[in-house]
Amino acid sequence: MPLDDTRYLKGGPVAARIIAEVRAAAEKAREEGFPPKLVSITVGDVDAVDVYVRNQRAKAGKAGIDFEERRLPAETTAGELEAAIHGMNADPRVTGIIIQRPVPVHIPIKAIQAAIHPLKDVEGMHPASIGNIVYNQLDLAPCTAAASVELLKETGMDLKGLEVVVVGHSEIVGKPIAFLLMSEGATVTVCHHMTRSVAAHARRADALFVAVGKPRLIKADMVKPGAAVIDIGINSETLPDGSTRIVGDVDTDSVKEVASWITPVPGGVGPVTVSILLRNTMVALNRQRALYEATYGTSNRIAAE
Ligand SMILES: NC(=O)C1=CN([C@@H]2O[C@H](COP(=O)(O)OP(=O)(O)OC[C@H]3O[C@@H](n4cnc5c(N)ncnc54)[C@H](OP(=O)(O)O)[C@@H]3O)[C@@H](O)[C@H]2O)C=CC1
Ligand SMILES: Nc1nc(=O)c2c([nH]1)NC[C@@H]1CN(c3ccc(C(=O)N[C@@H](CCC(=O)O)C(=O)O)cc3)C=[N+]21
Repeated sequence: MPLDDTRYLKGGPVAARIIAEVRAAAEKAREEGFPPKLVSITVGDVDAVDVYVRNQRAKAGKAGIDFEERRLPAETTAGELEAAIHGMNADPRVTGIIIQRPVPVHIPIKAIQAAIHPLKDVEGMHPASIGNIVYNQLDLAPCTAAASVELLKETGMDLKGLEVVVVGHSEIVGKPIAFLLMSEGATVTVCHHMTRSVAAHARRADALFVAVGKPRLIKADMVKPGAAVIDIGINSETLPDGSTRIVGDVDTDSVKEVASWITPVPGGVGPVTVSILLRNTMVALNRQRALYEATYGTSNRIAAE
């Protein structure tokens, strides 16, 4: 099936729309003395992170957000990483900080996420930030989760009372998706590796979200006819000729014959995730700005310095 078939829920147009909005907001903030700047921190070398960071840099450029990449060696200690974060927390020029996951096993990711000041936490992963989505305050949510829900909304489906199944319950993807959807009025079932029959749950879903990290986990017989399928998986697969390609968690070729809507991989959730990260950077900027103005009584930081 050609990629222009309406059953493909493509991320490109949604991402472009969000980036255009971010660009307008970023230009205005810059003119008003608050230039937005996002800092990405990577510890060690991970292929999946390389793709993400490359796209962050490219799209930040399009959106008019300054982007700085800090690559730290794999042997960086937790103390050194925390010290680097504290420096950025205190630097008024840094708007947002993202720690690319995974980090090496000797670094406690939860403590590191908690080291980022909540006002600079552009992924919404600080324990104080993630609680907001439990309280239905949804303007800054973990990027992949927000991107996945944004794509479901593109179908025009009414989320109120919708039967939704989420496969995968990680802190960064599956759990926040479930909270965002509950806030929108959906009835949410969350499956994980101990779920007795993922297939039995998945077959009941009007919308199926999959974030596991296993190629072709979801086959056509696990999908309700007419459902929307949001494939969040990003897996690198090596073909017999030695080349590599990216595939999701859904067996797209068979599932597209059953589903009404399916997100392609690549070209689905990924590009929208990047655009939400940039949108979150502007949400963070506006919160810092409100604090700055309340504290110093001026609306132009650069002029005040
Ligand atoms: N598009 C994007 O922007 C992003 C994509 N990703 C991709 O999404 C996927 C998931 O990422 P992430 O959430 O970080 O991964 P994790 O490995 O943290 O979580 C995977 C989840 O899947 C569950 N699981 C494992 N096996 C099964 C199974 N057989 N049936 C049902 N559930 C299972 C695990 O359950 P349990 O904990 O109980 O074992 C866990 O909750 C990956 O492919 C990743 O690359 C991730 C981030 C962003
Ligand atoms: N703290 C943290 N948050 C994350 O959200 C996070 C992370 N760490 N570590 C890595 C994973 C992976 N991830 C991707 C996001 C977008 C694309 C993306 O833009 N993909 C495009 C392009 C693919 C390509 O260029 O080949 C696509 O799917 O079409 C990829 C991967 C976010 N992750």
